[in-house]
Amino acid sequence: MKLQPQIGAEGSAQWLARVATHSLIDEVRLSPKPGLVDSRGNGAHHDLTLALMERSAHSLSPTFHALALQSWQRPADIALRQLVGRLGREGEVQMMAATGGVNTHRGAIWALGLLVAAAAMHGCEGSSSQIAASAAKLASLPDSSAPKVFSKGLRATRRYQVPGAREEAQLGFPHIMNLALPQLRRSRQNGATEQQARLDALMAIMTSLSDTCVLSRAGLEGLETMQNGARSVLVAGGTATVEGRAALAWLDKAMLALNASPGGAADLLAATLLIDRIACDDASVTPLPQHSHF
Ligand SMILES: CC(C)(COP(=O)(O)OP(=O)(O)OC[C@H]1O[C@@H](n2cnc3c(N)ncnc32)[C@H](O)[C@@H]1O)[C@@H](O)C(=O)NCCC(=O)NCCS
Ligand SMILES: Nc1ncnc2c1ncn2[C@@H]1O[C@H](COP(=O)(O)OP(=O)(O)OP(=O)(O)O)[C@@H](O)[C@H]1O
Repeated sequence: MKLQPQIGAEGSAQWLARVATHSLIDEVRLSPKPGLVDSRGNGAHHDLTLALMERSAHSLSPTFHALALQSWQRPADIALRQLVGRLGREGEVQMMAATGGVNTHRGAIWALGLLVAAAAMHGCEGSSSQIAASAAKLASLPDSSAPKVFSKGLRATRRYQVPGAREEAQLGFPHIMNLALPQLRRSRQNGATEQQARLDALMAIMTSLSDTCVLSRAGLEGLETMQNGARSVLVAGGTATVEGRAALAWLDKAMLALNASPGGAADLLAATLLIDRIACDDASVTPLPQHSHF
């Protein structure tokens, strides 16, 4: 059972914002992640550091708070979609101001922003399926004020004819709901440490995501290396096993050699940790944030 007290719109918005920020920080600190920024270093990134990612995560708390407050017990309609879109874009501006113009969390604002809004729509009493379904509904509604930018992600989805961040949300986050969340809970149940369970959940996402970050930097070769390598880790028994950890170390080297970084998978892991903590699922084991310095 989740440990959130009944505290109304404002208290719940504060709680959701804290948990969302915390999930981003847990994601970035989790190590060893192939190609990504983690506690060991910058992975395949030249413009990202752990400190920058953490600063960025903290800068997003007011955005998550506003998203939750404005979405509190509201239905998914065009008015809410446009409001959520505006708040998300303002969040991107906050992020860019905090990082000096570096894109640290664009995909994460999208995924976690929608999920925070959806959790608030359900008054913080929704199951993971209900939260994902409402986030999907919001993501599927048109946002007439969205600027027509041709992003790197969009270019990759067109070039390789694959779904990207938008479609993942519109489909109800299948990589979270069908792969990462079940894997996270299964690995915990099987006795993995929390770190190992989170790494296994990341691997589960990486086995099948068409991550446009990887495609943009390393093409189909990068994507296949990521998917096959992640599968090898799980087939070996996951990161709780010596063989699984060896497969992960191989994948880390292979991703670095290709300059590939699964940023989309990292976003979805952070979103998985968020849902695990905020959803009213019987199966959920939802430790509240442990870090005392927040
Ligand atoms: C939808 C977004 C992510 C833009 O996506 P797009 O594919 O055009 O571009 P971009 O390359 O800038 O970002 C994609 C990011 O998504 C992540 N990602 C990549 N692949 C995937 C995938 N298959 N699934 C999920 N996330 C992915 C990565 O972090 C990547 O950096 C978003 O920035 C956006 O348009 N927001 C509008 C504001 C809004 O409506 N917000 C509402 C919620 S707060
Ligand atoms: N731990 C992490 N390490 C790296 N990226 C992450 C991490 N967690 C999430 N991400 C996501 O990955 C994306 C950054 O990827 P990438 O660097 O490929 O984007 P970019 O700035 O658009 O591209 P480039 O750096 O190639 O110009 C961010 O949008 C962010 O959401």
